[in-house]
Amino acid sequence: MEYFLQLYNLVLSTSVVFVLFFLWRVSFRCWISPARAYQKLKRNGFKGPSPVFPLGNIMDMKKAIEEGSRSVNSNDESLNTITHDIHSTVFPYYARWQKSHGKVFVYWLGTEPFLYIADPEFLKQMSSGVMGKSWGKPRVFKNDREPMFGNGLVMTEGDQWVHHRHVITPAFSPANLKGMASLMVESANKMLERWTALISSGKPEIDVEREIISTAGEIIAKTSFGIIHEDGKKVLEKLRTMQVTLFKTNRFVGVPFNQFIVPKQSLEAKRLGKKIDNLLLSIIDDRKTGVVANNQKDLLGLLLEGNSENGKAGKSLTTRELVDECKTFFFAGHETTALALSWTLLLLAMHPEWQDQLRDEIKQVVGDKKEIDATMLAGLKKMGWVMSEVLRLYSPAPNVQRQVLEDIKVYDMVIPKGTNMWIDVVSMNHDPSLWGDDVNQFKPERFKEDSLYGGCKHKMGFLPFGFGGRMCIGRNLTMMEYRIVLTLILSMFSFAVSPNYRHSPSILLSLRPSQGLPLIVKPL
Ligand code: HEM
Repeated sequence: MEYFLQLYNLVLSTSVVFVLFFLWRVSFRCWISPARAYQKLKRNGFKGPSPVFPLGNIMDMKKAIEEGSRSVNSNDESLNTITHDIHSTVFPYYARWQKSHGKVFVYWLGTEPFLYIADPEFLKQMSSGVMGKSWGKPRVFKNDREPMFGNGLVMTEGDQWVHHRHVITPAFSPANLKGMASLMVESANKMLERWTALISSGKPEIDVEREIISTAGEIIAKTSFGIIHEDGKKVLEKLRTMQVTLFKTNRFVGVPFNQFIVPKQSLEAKRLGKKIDNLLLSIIDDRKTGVVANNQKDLLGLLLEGNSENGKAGKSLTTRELVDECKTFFFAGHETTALALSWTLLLLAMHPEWQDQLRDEIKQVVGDKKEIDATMLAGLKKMGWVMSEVLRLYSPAPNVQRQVLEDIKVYDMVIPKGTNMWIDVVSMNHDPSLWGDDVNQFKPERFKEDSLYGGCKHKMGFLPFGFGGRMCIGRNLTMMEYRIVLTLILSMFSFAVSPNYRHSPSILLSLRPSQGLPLIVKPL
């Protein structure tokens, strides 16, 4: 009897210790740690909207979005007018907070402090001297997007990031990319054949965003891990489903235990993540064991080749790391490129004179050739200006996110270690003090004299691919895909804005036309 009593007391006291420890962890994470960070930022002179713990400013953000969409719905006319002045539509809360707190302030996603930056000089002062490996990535996004990116290049930090970047960079060399041009031509032609069939069947209105997203998904899956493989197709389908599932769960990013707020979607994303991992593992295993010859010049093939050459020199990636990189290429690479192309088609539909100019340039540089030689693409200068102007007005990556891993001094303030940074690319791209009064007009010629910065008054004011050592690794792949797909489209079709188009750019990780992008397409 005494034995059972002792056992009972032991179980009881262990449970009490466990519960107390759990409560301490919860209150530390939800209140003590954020309150300390809040005081530290305040002491250093950073102001911003007042947070309500543990939600931070999330409810203010939701309210601003709801008010924005109510005013759009009550004024349906605004959907019919196409204005490029989009900052206050896509980021209504930042536009509002900028009015009271300026271009640098602190706001809170749940219990995570974010330093908002839309001032390129502040960014320059803050980032000069910080090496690529010294930047972190916000922990909240790492957790939330784990099924998408795993520990791939977008999310790695420190020495691990150096290692991955070092191993992956050669795969994106111009010589390797050239070998992928034919894969891009093949997928783009398939899409254009579909368009021709639709038009012949009396349906000239085409939702080009949907079409291009699916083509770009196919291209990135081919160029990353070879969709030709049957498993490749399954991976592509599941990756797409996961993206949709995940973005339903992202509504309470930063709030502790947010996975329990939307448990169904969180579990579904995890389940899909596991399935994708297994499919990619089998693709990699088949190539490693020779079941499928590793002679495909896709990114995975190049990394495996590098692995067998450099394995002993410690320059290889493990199978697990290869899986994460394949997923990363897909998620970082397909929607961004597709949206750059989709917004381009909208802007060209609004500016037929630029369609003509680009067609003339294509005739001169590429001629009437059916096969596109990648070496010619650099000659498409005007197309390069158009791309930069589209990335300025409708940047598919609307922000750059980093985390400060050590205290950083800027002017007389200290940004404490652990602070997340949210660099508002859309705001800087639409700032008249950086671009002039014509900031919201489509003027590709601004990149004629200054091909890198388009005359922006500050070198850190135009960051379509990020900055410093962590700049986008896929930018040359994107530029090649953009030029190939646009060349093929412009060589076959002209297009105009459909009367059914509703202009409603919004953010779903990327900046996208939330009601699709129907254009009226005509064969030339
Ligand atoms: C229009 C197309 C694209 C845009 C606008 C874009 C934009 C960006 C931006 C803003 C960053 C963050 C950079 C920073 O933190 O400073 C980034 C990083 C990255 N991008 Fe892209 N990207 C595009 C296409 C691609 C493609 C096609 C791929 C791969 C196939 C890719 C792979 C990556 C990777 C792996 C990183 C992380 C790099 C690192 O942290 O070292 N991106 N991209």
